[in-house]
Amino acid sequence: MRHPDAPAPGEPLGAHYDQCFGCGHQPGGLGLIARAGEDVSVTAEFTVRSGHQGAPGLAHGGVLAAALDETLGSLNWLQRTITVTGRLETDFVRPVPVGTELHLEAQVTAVHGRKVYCSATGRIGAPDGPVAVRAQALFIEVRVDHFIENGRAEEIDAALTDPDQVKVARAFEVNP
Ligand SMILES: CCCCCCCCCC(=O)SCCNC(=O)CCNC(=O)[C@H](O)C(C)(C)COP(=O)(O)OP(=O)(O)OC[C@H]1O[C@@H](n2cnc3c(N)ncnc32)[C@H](O)[C@@H]1OP(=O)(O)O
Repeated sequence: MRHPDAPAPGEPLGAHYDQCFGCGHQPGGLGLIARAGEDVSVTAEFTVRSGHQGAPGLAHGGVLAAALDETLGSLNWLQRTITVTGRLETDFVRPVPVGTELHLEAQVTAVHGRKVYCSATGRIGAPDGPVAVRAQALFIEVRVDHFIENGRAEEIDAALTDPDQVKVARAFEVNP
């Protein structure tokens, strides 16, 4: 269900973590930019760069799966809960050349307890371009402790003392 404090449709979601491969500011990352959509949905874009290749001039499938995963993970902002990927099933429909702007959209399809079922699509060149990738996923709700208990101490300590990161964590923890 869409949280009453969810960002308005069209609002950029920003990075949930500056060092995230998907949405952060990593030199080799995706640099994916996501926006809130209607109901519990998001849209996102990323441009396939030469560092994302698997075959000459084509995106690596794992990179495309990462883009789908990140877009699906962005649905957290709409629900104001923290969920992590439990299962991600991907269909690769068309090869994606380097230089392509991939347009993604994702939505929650059902929620059952801690389980959030969702799906995503990535299209070439435009929001209504040819479908290149699709995913069906199951995300599982966790507490912020999931990261504190499992992450490497050096990054966890840095995140806990970063006011921007603490703000993000608080936004997700307040979930009446
Ligand atoms: C601040 C915002 C952060 C946003 C992050 C978004 C980033 C992009 C998304 C990611 O890439 S997250 C990183 C990749 N994912 C992980 O690292 C998760 C690793 N896995 C785990 O930590 C645990 O397996 C997990 C937390 C997912 C589940 O463990 P739990 O012990 O909490 O739950 P449990 O095993 O009891 O399962 C709860 C329910 O989910 C079901 N389930 C769990 N994993 C499943 C699976 N893989 N397939 C199907 N069902 C699954 C399980 O059967 C059960 O169903 P029932 O409630 O009906 O019994």
